[in-house]
Amino acid sequence: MSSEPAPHEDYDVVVIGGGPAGENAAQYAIQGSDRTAVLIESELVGGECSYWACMPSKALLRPIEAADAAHALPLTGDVHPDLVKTLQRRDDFTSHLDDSGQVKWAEGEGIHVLRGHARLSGERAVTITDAEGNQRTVRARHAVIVATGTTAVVPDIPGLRAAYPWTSRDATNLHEVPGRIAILGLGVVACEAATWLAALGADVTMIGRSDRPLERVEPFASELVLNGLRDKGVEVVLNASIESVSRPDARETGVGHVHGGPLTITYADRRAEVDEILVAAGRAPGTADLALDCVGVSTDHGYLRVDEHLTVPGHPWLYAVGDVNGKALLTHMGKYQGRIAGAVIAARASGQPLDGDEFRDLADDGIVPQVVFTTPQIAAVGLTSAQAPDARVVDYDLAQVAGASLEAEGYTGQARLVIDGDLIVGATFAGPQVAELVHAATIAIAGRVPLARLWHAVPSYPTVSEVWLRLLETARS
Ligand SMILES: Cc1cc2nc3c(=O)[nH]c(=O)nc-3n(C[C@H](O)[C@H](O)[C@H](O)COP(=O)(O)OP(=O)(O)OC[C@H]3O[C@@H](n4cnc5c(N)ncnc54)[C@H](O)[C@@H]3O)c2cc1C
Ligand SMILES: NC(=O)c1ccc[n+]([C@@H]2O[C@H](COP(=O)([O-])OP(=O)(O)OC[C@H]3O[C@@H](n4cnc5c(N)ncnc54)[C@H](O)[C@@H]3O)[C@@H](O)[C@H]2O)c1
Repeated sequence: MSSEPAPHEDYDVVVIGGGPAGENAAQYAIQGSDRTAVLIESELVGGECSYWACMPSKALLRPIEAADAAHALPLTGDVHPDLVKTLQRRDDFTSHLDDSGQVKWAEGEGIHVLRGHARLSGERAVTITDAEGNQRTVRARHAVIVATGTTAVVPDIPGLRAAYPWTSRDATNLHEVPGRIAILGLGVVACEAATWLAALGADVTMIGRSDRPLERVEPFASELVLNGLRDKGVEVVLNASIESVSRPDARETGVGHVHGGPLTITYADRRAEVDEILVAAGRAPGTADLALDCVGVSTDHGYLRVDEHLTVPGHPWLYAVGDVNGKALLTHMGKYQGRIAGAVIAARASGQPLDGDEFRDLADDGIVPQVVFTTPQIAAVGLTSAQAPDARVVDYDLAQVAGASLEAEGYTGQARLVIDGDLIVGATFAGPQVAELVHAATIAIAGRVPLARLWHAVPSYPTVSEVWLRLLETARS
């Protein structure tokens, strides 16, 4: 560590964490003004999403989806994802783990980028330690924004950590396909990763303690995903936990490489040998190493809770956006929160009152959309029928929609609206290529559009969107 006295620098806005949420917050807090901002990043500007999460996973899944679509149509020739080209495509989408493009963007927006690990060192003060151990402290005139995201949880299972298991970073940045892989978990990461690993040739066994995959979505959607996984040859073991792991030859071979010799795992009174294990058991917030207690904020290493202005209660200069506040672990929601926090900071800095919806996080309260890129896709927004037990449920078989039947022979899918009075409060679509259907539902919920008015939103024929007409007809009957 350097023995030089730490230089102090002042900025209007100091952002810890250069993922999508931090980038957006910095941009919106200073744009159109002479305010200054610094973005402090310990790894790559762009965050988990750009290099290890959304972008690589979707780059891997798209060729698989396209091949599935081709197989469901009267085409000739053997269409299948090419492993080498698919991995090259993934690397192109992650810019080969080079963040110079994102740094250039930030600098173009007037955001200064500093490399290193940041932690609070007092009110409005952040101390950064760089890779060489040198420290410097920056001070914020208006706001410190925490946008440190999450990391993968590795549960405390005997032998698991010592086995150097794969986490989502290895699965998205794979350089070799394990022959046999066990996946711990049945959530979103597990289901998407199982989809690409199986399609790229791995023998996949998923083991999770819930009674269905994607336990937070509507049960019919879980069932379609379960069938899709099993159709692809994935073994799915429900209601089970991995009890122990043993890997005599565990080695740190690098991200995306098989981490040593075979493992023996025990679960549900069974014992199996696999070549790798992927842990997809949820995320832990990046608050453990921030020294938040030095300003009187206690998280017990949990999420950093915020109010509707994304401000930490009792600390009007401290904000938290993105995964780290635990509201919704999704890139688009973190970016939305970044936009709101940025607007709040800009208003407070110029003495404006916060009286307008642009300064409030409204969407996290029941208007969160998500697309899961499994086979089939699941696209949902708002409340599920379980979350709104008094609401009316309207279902429609997507295969009965002309536009959907044209998409693929044997199209299978379902749509559901959850309706409270004359308003939609939730929607779920499950089927091939349903991702783009969900935004119409998001608009209907956010805009509080009554069903009688939606009747005049006429979907084009023959598109999959015609399911909206069928759902409204069913709701009227
Ligand atoms: C495999 C996978 C696939 C996913 N796919 C999707 C998807 O398709 N769509 C979707 O919406 N979401 C997806 N997600 C979720 C998405 O990746 C996150 O919601 C998103 O990355 C959160 O953004 P963030 O800016 O809050 O945090 P992050 O992207 O995690 O960025 C936080 C940044 O802070 C930095 N940092 C942390 N601590 C410090 C510190 N003390 N000092 C300096 N820097 C620090 C980190 O290095 C990191 O760059 C996926 C997640 C995973 C794991
Ligand atoms: N397409 C997308 O939008 C997308 C894709 C990937 C990830 N994400 C986001 O990333 C977040 C993290 O995803 P995730 O899949 O890691 O978490 P998750 O919370 O969705 O799922 C975790 C799974 O692990 C299981 N589990 C946990 N501990 C276990 C144990 N000891 N034994 C057996 N099973 C255990 C849980 O029951 C659950 O099935 C999600 O909240 C999601 O929002 C989004």
